[in-house]
Amino acid sequence: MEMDKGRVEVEDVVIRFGTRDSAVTALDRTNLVLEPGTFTALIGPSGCGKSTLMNAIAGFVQPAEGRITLDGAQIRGPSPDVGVIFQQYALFPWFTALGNIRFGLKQFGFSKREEIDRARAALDEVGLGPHAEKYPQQLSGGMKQRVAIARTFATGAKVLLMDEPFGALDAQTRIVMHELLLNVWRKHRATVLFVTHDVDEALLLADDVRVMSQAPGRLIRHYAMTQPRPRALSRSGSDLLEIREDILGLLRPTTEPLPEPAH
Ligand SMILES: Nc1ncnc2c1ncn2[C@@H]1O[C@H](COP(=O)(O)OP(=O)(O)OP(=O)(O)O)[C@@H](O)[C@H]1O
Repeated sequence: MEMDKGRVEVEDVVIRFGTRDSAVTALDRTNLVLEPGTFTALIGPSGCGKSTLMNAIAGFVQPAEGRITLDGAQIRGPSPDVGVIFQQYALFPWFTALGNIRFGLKQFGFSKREEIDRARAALDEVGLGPHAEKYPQQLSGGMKQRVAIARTFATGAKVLLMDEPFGALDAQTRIVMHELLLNVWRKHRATVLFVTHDVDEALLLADDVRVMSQAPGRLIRHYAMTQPRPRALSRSGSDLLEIREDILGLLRPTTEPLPEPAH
């Protein structure tokens, strides 16, 4: 993958749902740049518009105002350049793990041999080589998300959007998945946008942590994370705990006026 690809720009985007008379603003005027190969975590109260912003970058939802571009081209619909991973496992139950990844590769016109080789390599990369012939119902939640991650990277997506991908997993599996995701991301250098409710997860993973306000959401804070990975919240001398307190304060329901948008 080219290092300079996968730049997402969200320019003055407003998203509304409903009709003119009863329109709800799901996302207030938002500006955001995701630089190629960076890992951004998006955190905010429930219903603030995180999924809406992700769905717009995925091309599932069109902005009422503003525009979203990928490497300069406006996003007008779903594309293989942008992979999406949701909390609920979006695998086809009638395909094996290998079959699910092969299905994602169909659009590229590889020979059957090449398609299988690529799918196998992707499964090996997420440690699922021995489980290639299993069906989703035979896989654990963490394994299913590994298949979803492998599928996205196998297609060479430049951008990976993840909406609480590990939200349904137990704490131990999450830790394993964090390490796996960082390893695969480092290798492929896709641009990642990761929505989470979990402040600690954001702090452990991301280059940039963006905090959204309560609905209608807008970005109110940006933390550029320079701490080397792997990170630990408990490490002495780390300022992570301070940032954590700061974010938890922002997320606490409040009647105070909200801070001005940050870019
Ligand atoms: N398709 C839709 N039609 C109408 N309203 C919608 C639609 N999708 C989202 N909304 C509304 O837009 C707002 C933002 O929703 P969104 O799902 O983006 O929030 P969120 O921050 O992802 O929430 P959560 O953290 O609970 O998943 C909410 O008020 C929601 O009800």
